[in-house]
Amino acid sequence: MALLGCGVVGTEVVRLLRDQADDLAARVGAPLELAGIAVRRPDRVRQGVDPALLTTDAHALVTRDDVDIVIEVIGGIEPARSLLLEAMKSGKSVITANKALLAEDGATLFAAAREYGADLYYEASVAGAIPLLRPLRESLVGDHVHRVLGIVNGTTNYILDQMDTHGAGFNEALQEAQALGYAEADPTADVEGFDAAAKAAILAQLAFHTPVSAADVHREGITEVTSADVAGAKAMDSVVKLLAICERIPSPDGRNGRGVSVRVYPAMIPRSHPLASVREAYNAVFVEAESAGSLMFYGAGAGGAPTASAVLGDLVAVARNLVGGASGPVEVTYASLPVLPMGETVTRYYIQLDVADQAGVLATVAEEFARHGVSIQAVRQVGFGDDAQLVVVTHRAPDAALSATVRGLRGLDIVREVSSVMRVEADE
Ligand SMILES: NC(=O)C1=CN([C@@H]2O[C@H](COP(=O)(O)OP(=O)(O)OC[C@H]3O[C@@H](n4cnc5c(N)ncnc54)[C@H](O)[C@@H]3O)[C@@H](O)[C@H]2O)C=CC1
Ligand SMILES: N[C@@H](CC=O)C(=O)O
Ligand code: NA
Repeated sequence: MALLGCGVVGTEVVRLLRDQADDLAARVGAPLELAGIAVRRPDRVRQGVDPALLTTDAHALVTRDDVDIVIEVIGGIEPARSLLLEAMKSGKSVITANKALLAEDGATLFAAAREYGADLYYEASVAGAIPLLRPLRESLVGDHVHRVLGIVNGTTNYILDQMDTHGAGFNEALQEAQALGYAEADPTADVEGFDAAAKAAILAQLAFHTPVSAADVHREGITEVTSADVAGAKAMDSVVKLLAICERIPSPDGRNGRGVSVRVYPAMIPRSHPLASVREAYNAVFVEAESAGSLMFYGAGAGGAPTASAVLGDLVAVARNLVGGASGPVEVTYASLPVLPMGETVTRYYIQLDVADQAGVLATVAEEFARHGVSIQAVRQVGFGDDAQLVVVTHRAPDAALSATVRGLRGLDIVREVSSVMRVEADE
């Protein structure tokens, strides 16, 4: 087999291949031999990596006759995509941890896998070590999934957790997450929600048998989350988490639904909800299916060794397929449900307003909500005089109506500032 990339994940893959060689061979029924490792800088000293295996010519490596499985842990779109396509065209099975590529152009990879009869496995791409894609691709493929909801980015969960529990600053917490090997090469992918959006696209596609790419996903990251948001959540006995939500939106008459909603944003969830206790870089995902009910998947979502565990699981699976003359599951997107715009998605908002503490303020604010057909669930005033703040939590309403309400509030004379706006999830 060939390994492409020897960074945080690749180094751990090499270590596990070496340390568990005998067990892996026994489980597969044949030895797993590493024929070469494609790297960018072959002169760099890599502990425990045989320098003789290193090459900078990844293209030559993926088509070599003594390679029948290619593991891609380079990341990014190119050259990862070309290398995987070349490998499949040459009859190799492929394994990748590359969610960015799968979400941007998974259709091309899946088409190549079908055309060349190649296995394409990618368990590590979503929620690191947690077995989640195999359950969706295989165990739950006979069920009807309604919703997939959870925390799928370790870096942002680490940052939000540090802000919540230690009052840590954003940048300091991000640097720690980078040092621990959780962050993407460009951490913007994590903090702006691109990584979680890519994972949401992969999950939605598998759950709903519908083509979903990264561009279809409504995405908001955590860079706009302020200490006021975190404090506001605390006051509500809630916590802020970056959530990925993939939902089948029911239609009155069709079992298949009107479409799907796929979205990523920071949201307030009650501290009593199981997702609130997901700390540090851990991930947790709920899958709600018609017959299975609610299933929860929890574990290490990032880091070299946990991610390598998922890669090795895929490796044993494809190697067993090769030994037994079998092949893995193919992706089917027969349902072709539309991905609905965010404005049509029904959510709830928490809104904090700095207001003038005077007669009639509450009525004016309430009128703005009513004008957009948004019903208020709870309202309370915090402070008085110049420090007066109103905290409003809405009932469920279309996101378009909720955001129009916020725009309207910003235009009111008696509202000095809309100091916090956050969606509320998982509390009904
Ligand atoms: N680190 C983590 O916790 C997780 C990472 N992943 C995914 O795994 C993949 C790898 O991630 P990391 O190991 O963290 O990244 P990394 O940046 O530590 O490693 C990537 C390695 O690929 C090398 N590389 C880049 N271009 C190359 C080329 N053309 N030929 C050969 N080598 C090349 C880089 O020099 C680097 O050493 C990414 O797709 C990432 O999204 C997935 C789940 C978790
Ligand atoms: N950068 C990602 C790594 C795993 O996918 C994360 O923080 O979750
Ligand atoms: Na996984």
